[in-house]
Amino acid sequence: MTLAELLPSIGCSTEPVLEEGLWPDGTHLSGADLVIGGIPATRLAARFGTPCQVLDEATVRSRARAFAIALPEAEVVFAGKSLPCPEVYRWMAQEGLSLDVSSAGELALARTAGFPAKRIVMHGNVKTSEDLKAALEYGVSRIVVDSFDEIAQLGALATHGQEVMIRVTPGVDAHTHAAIATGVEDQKFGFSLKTGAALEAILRVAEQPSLRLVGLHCHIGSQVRHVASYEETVRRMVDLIAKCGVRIEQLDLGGGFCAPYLPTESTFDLFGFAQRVRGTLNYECALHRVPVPRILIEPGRSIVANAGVTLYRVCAVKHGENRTFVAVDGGMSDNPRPALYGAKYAVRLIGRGGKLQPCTVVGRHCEAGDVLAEGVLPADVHAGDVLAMPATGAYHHALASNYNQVCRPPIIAVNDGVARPIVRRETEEDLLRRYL
Ligand SMILES: Cc1ncc(COP(=O)(O)O)c(C=O)c1O
Ligand SMILES: N[C@@H](CCCC[NH3+])C(=O)O
Repeated sequence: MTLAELLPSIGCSTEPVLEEGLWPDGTHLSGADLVIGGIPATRLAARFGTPCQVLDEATVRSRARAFAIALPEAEVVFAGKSLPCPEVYRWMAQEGLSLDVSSAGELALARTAGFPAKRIVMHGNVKTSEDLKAALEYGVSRIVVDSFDEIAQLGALATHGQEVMIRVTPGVDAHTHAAIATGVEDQKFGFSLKTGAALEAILRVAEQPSLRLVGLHCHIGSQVRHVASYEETVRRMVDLIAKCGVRIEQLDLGGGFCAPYLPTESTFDLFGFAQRVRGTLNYECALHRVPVPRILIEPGRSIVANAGVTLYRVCAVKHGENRTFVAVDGGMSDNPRPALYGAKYAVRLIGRGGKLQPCTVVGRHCEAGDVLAEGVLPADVHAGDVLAMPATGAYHHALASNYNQVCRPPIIAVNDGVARPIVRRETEEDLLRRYL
């Protein structure tokens, strides 16, 4: 296969143009440099070091706003796990979004951000008593219960009228990676519709005088591409609402809206989603003669993924039997997604051009599976070059580890020509602090 044939097949362009949809809004080329948030990426790498995650504030805000505009009748709840960071939570609060947290730790970040408790939802298939106590103490508005054990435990801990939702497993296949498909039967999340556990949970909550059932919740998975999966979910959830005979004020459809990682992938059809889900909900509620509940949605990835770009420095280049390996100063400790889900990323060299050749970008960790991307880079790529990888705003900082005792990168917010760290680079002192 010639290079010209190979490039389109791996989603790469031979043209010196930016791949559409992958980069933060307004990102453009200036010569061989990439300008993000009004600042050349080579300058960001020189000033803040590498690896470094750049986050474009305007892109985050505009994606958050797009949800509010598409679904003005809904409560839009940012999935805090996708980018746990007090400053990002503040942006969400300013944009009028609510926030979901799934642990006392995420709640602590929300408290630091001053996020209003009445706009916080807590969920998670395991909430320890510490998680529940922290939620009650801060007064989070709704807790999404996920097991019979939790209903009993929360019932005993809560004192008066704690609002709860019940997490339902609707049995919908969202056609996503198995590790992030959470709507199908026979798994750890939620109460199954099929087995009758969901109906039983509604009765159990009603038996707890300290709890008040306000809604049903579901989340069919992440990186979901098809609106039809949500429509089917709505049908099943409204059927449950009709069967349970209890007034359900809120219906939380979760998050999961896909984001593009490769030039061949498209963005989620948000306005199509709004129209079709609204239509299905109204139709099904009329059919079953139940009041239309208020919709909640919980986008995470679709708000932050394409606002993030990771900058790496090339440390070594090796020519294998069939491949050229370009080894960088990060890897699976800042991006475990390729190893976890076979996730694919685009990559480009910034600061200079050159004749392109296929390369395998690998990390610095002690695993052969620490591969970040298959891409095309100038044939003379060498140590010291800077690479930029788009679509790294969601579940990167969140999933980062200290594997090989590598310090985690900072997050640098950029906005209109101004750059400022909102998460600082981890240091060896940070690492050593935990050891006794
Ligand atoms: C309950 C719940 N809500 C929302 C989300 C956010 O999902 P995404 O980032 O795919 O929008 C998740 C993660 O998949 C989740 O578990
Ligand atoms: N960690 C997953 C998403 C999980 C969504 C949370 N329920 C990813 O990076 O794709």
